[in-house]
Amino acid sequence: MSQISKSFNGIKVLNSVDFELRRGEVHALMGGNGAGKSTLMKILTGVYQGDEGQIFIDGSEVSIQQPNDAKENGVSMIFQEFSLVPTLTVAQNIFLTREPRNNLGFIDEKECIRQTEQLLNELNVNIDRNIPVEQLGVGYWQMTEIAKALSQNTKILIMDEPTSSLTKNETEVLFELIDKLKAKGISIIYISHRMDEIFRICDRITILRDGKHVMTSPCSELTMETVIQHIVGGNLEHAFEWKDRNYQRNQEPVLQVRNLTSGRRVNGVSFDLYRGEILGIAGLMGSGRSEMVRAIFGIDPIDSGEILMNSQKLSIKKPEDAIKAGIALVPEDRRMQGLILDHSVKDNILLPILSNIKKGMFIDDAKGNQIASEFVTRLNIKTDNIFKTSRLLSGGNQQKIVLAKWLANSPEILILDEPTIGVDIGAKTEIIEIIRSLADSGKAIIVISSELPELLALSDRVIVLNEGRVTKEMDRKEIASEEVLQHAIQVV
Ligand SMILES: Nc1ncnc2c1ncn2[C@@H]1O[C@H](COP(=O)(O)OP(=O)(O)OP(=O)(O)O)[C@@H](O)[C@H]1O
Repeated sequence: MSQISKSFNGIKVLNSVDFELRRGEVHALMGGNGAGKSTLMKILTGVYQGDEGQIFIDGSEVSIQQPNDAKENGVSMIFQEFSLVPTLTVAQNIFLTREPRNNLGFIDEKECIRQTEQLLNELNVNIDRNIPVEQLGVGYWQMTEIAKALSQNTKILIMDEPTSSLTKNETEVLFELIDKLKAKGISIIYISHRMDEIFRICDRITILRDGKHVMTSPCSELTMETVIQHIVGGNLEHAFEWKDRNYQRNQEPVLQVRNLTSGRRVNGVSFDLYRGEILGIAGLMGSGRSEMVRAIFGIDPIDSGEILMNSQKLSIKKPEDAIKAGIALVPEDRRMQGLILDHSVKDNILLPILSNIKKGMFIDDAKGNQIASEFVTRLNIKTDNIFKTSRLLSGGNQQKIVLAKWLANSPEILILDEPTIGVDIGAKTEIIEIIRSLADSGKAIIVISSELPELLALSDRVIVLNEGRVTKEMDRKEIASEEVLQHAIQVV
């Protein structure tokens, strides 16, 4: 891609960007939230057209005006939100709308299954091809998407944060699959904010910042520090550094969870949470972490056990009950749940705190603007102004708005499920700082995170969940390294 520029409403989001991809390489496309990564990829996949610039594939200039042109040129993208039909089988999904037909024009199911077998065997992937994909884990959904892309003669495969909903094992399987794709000569553009993954599987890195190409280099010639410096455009101070916080754990706990059981995944969880404390919840995917907080917040029904707040028993039957009691949950799938996309950045941030910024009967607009602007600055939300429609912001910036909204509200107990998924490295450290300062002001905070460095940077205490039970509790001071926590998570 050569000298690609793109503006929206007169604002340049890509400025003469060059991007080069070699055959059979895995090329990381990195940059802060709103740097222009998705826009560049949307131009390559025909969703948008660039205002300026050229695209060459195998040395010849191509015209990609619409998604079909990209497909014809062998370009496919695997989205974070998978596009499979849950009730169809793997084979049916792979050939959906392109089913092989027999002489009479009917769908040739056998041929469809034969070609699927061949594809999956080539990839050395073991999936049950005959059951609906909804019965398969997320990792298999992704494999199906990849197989689907390959069935369309893909030469260039774009993966956008492909591991964000995968377990550790599924991630390993994906990485093996990526190796096989490379060996077949397929080129991969890999978008991720997870530094360790990039260094593990990528050959080269290209970094964009504010719509400009900053650098392209082989991974082997870069350190994580240099990459971070290029992404944020300077030094990042105190990245992921844990500081011992002073808080009193000798008083009554603010929250007591006793033998909580809910659905199949939560089997008798007990723990206490103290005012001013940040409690980290660790555990593998499927350990019941998210389900536990969903039950506390009244999304899933509680089968047995009890929850006490300030020593009073709570009856939580729906989220409103939890909110009334002073509990807030920022869910993991907040992109779907947390944002009114057609409202402005400002409206979204202020929604939960409107009653706090009233002046007589009216909303104090100046104060509202000030609070919204403050969060936009603190979390470095990339937007032209606070009045911009949230839909038009990049994915990571939308995530930041949802976080800002709950951080501004600051309830007595704040539960954050994977607070920094999809958020860039600069904002991650800022979010950690904000969570810490909320705890310093006396709030009690529960954080679920699969990213252990983040969990360790935040937590005063960590509990490990396994099969819906607490299997270990550790003071942060006792956790000497990431490996110690990793070990605790994996040992039953
Ligand atoms: N349709 C649009 N209208 C107006 N502005 C847009 C539109 N699409 C993207 N933008 C703006 O372009 C900039 C780049 O967004 P883009 O989605 O490419 O970022 P990104 O690097 O993929 O970020 P993230 O890591 O958060 O996914 C953002 O400031 C965004 O608000």
